[in-house]
Formats: sequence, structure tokens, C-alpha cells
Amino acid sequence: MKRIVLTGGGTAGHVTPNIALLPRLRELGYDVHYIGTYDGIERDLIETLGIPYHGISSGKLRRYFSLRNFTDPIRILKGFKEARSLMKVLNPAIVFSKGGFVTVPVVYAAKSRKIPVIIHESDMTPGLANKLAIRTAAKICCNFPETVGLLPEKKAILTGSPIRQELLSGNKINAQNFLSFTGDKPVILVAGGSLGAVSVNEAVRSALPELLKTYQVVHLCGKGKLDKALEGTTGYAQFEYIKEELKDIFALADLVVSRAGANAICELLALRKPNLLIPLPAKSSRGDQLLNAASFEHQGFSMVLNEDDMTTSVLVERINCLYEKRQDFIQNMQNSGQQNSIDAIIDLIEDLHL
Ligand SMILES: CC(=O)N[C@H]1[C@@H](OP(=O)(O)OP(=O)(O)OC[C@H]2O[C@@H](n3ccc(=O)[nH]c3=O)[C@H](O)[C@@H]2O)O[C@H](CO)[C@@H](O)[C@@H]1O
Repeated sequence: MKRIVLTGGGTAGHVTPNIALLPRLRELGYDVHYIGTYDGIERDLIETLGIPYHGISSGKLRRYFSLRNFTDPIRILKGFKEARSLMKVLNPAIVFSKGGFVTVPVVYAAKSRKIPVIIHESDMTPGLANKLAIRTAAKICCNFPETVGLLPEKKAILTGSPIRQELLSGNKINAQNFLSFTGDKPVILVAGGSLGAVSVNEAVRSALPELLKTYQVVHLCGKGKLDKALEGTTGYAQFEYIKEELKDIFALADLVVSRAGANAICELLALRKPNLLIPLPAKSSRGDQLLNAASFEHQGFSMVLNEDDMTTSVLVERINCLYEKRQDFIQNMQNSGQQNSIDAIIDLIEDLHL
């Protein structure tokens, strides 16, 4: 049996594209194993799917000062030793890495055992972990045309980002029942990225009295970020993180207000959901979401609101404007020619180890 190791973690954006590949990999008879951290979000997301999960120790590669910069190298070395022995025991035909810090020891361990590695970069500019992984990779898949020129010529391939196909077959009525929503007001889905976003949460919650006059709001607010005071508010439902019900909620949503994480925005495009993006600012990231959002705005798929300009009234005004213009955005997204990333990546996997 062909064995493949998938790896990726830290945030859901480094896991859901791997999940999207699972049905095709299973169909093709792959024995799929996953390597992630002992306690990251990937463990919960993958174990519930019945995939053998192997935890390794991981440290964060920071570009800023932290006391943990002194202990994390030890963890990374431990992770590397663990990854090496896993590679020996599992002996996969191939490794597919979606990025995140945990993947660095995994791809180096694979390379040291001459196991081919494919890495995938969702953002316009490669993240630190993927930058370190480039030299181990036989092929590097990317999501934005702009990224190809930033990568070694012979390795880069534009594949897009794999999207979980079940998201395309949600059922509105199931979502209405699940959320206790009615059919008489449009629905806004607010998604602050897989970990939530405090500033988006606060802005949306302060705009709620105004928004709930016209819309119903379902809010994915991130772990530990529920607001107890809002429990039981008619037309408002909040969750830390949603799994199976996401497809139905997407089907119900008329508009989406979202961070500009690369996978989230590709899903919005695939689902033709008119969206207002509030990218993570450069002060708290390498600025990748600003680039993602600008690209989508330029292509006519999204409206963008910069966090620094976000007040309660501006947020409400932009949402109303998006609702009025929603058909234009849907039309632009229908004309996008977004490619089927799952097929492209599966072909690469098959080619590389045959
Ligand atoms: C803070 C941070 O580092 N953000 C990065 C992270 O974002 P993040 O992890 O938020 O990643 P994305 O927005 O790209 O993807 C989030 C994924 O989680 C799913 N989801 C989310 C909420 C929920 O309740 N249920 C659910 O299933 C979404 O459908 C999507 O598939 O990785 C992205 C891809 O490298 C980057 O572009 C982001 O800049």
C-alpha cells in the first residue's frame, strides 16, 4: 500500500487544505498518516477523522525577542529526532507539507531519508517555515500567481489551495435549525480566522444592535472568545470554532465578514460569497493578509476594510454597501476561473513517487 505523510499545523489554515485532500487520497488507496504537534489545533481536527496521528515536539521560530527563544531550539531539536524516527518507522513514499512551524523538522527528516517532499504555500509570500523548507522540496505548490516568481523556477507550480469539497454541498435549512434563525432576514457570517480576531470580534459586537435590525449574525469568534453577555440574543449565534456544520452555515450566509487568511478567502471565492475582508495588519504579522486582500479586491471578489479605519459606523456602512452590491461581486467570482486544486496536487503526488 502507498503511504503518505501529511503535515501542517499551528492554525487551521495549515490543516484544512490537508483535510481537503483526504477523500481523493483514500480513493486512490493511500495509507495516510499525519504528523503535527502534541497539542496543536491539528491534533483535534485530524484525530476526529480517524487518521493515525503522530505528535512531535515543536518550537516557534520567532522573528522577535521572547524568553521562549531560549527553550524552543531544544524543542525543535527534539522534534527533529522524533520526526527522523517516525520517517524510519513509517517509511512513507512521499510527504506533503502544508506549512507551520511543526513541519520544518518533518521535511528535513524526510529529506535526510531521501523521501520526496511537496510543500504548499497558501499565502502570496512564503511563510518562515516554508522558506526554511524550500530546499528540501521537490515541488512547491502555490496559491497566487504572484508567488511563482518568488520561488525556485523548477520547483514552483501554481495549484491554488485545496478546498474541502463538502463545503460546496451545505443545506440552508439545516443551518437555520442549528442556529435557530428565521428565513426573513439576510445572514452575515463573521469569521475572524481560525483562531478568532479580538478586534473584529469587538467591532462586530459593538455594531450588533444596528446590524440585528436588518440581518442575523453567526459569529465564529475563536477559542476562549465567546461573549457570555450575548448568549440568547435573538438573531445572533456565536461559536469558538465550527466543524461539520460549517458547510450548512456557508450555504445560509448571504454575506461574509472575514479576516483575509488565504484559505478562508479561497473558500469564499469557490462558494461565491460576497465578502468584506478585514486583513490582519502588518504590525501583528508579516503582512500576508494585506496582500491577499488587495489581490482579491483588485480582482473584484472582495471589499476590504483596513483595521485602522474600522469604527462601528464604518463597519455597518460597509456591510450595507456590500449587501447592496452583492450581485456584482457574485458575478465577478463566477467569472474567476478558479482551478481545481485537489486534482492538480494529487497529480503531483502521483507523479513524484511512481
Ligand atoms: C493569524 C494567522 O497566522 N493567520 C494565518 C493563518 O490563518 P488561519 O489559520 O485563520 O487560516 P485561513 O483563514 O487561511 O483558513 C482557516 C481555515 O479554518 C476553517 N475554519 C475556520 C473557522 C471555523 O470555525 N471553522 C473552520 O473550519 C476555514 O474554513 C479555513 O479553511 O493561515 C493562513 C494561511 O497560511 C494565513 O493566510 C493567515 O495569515
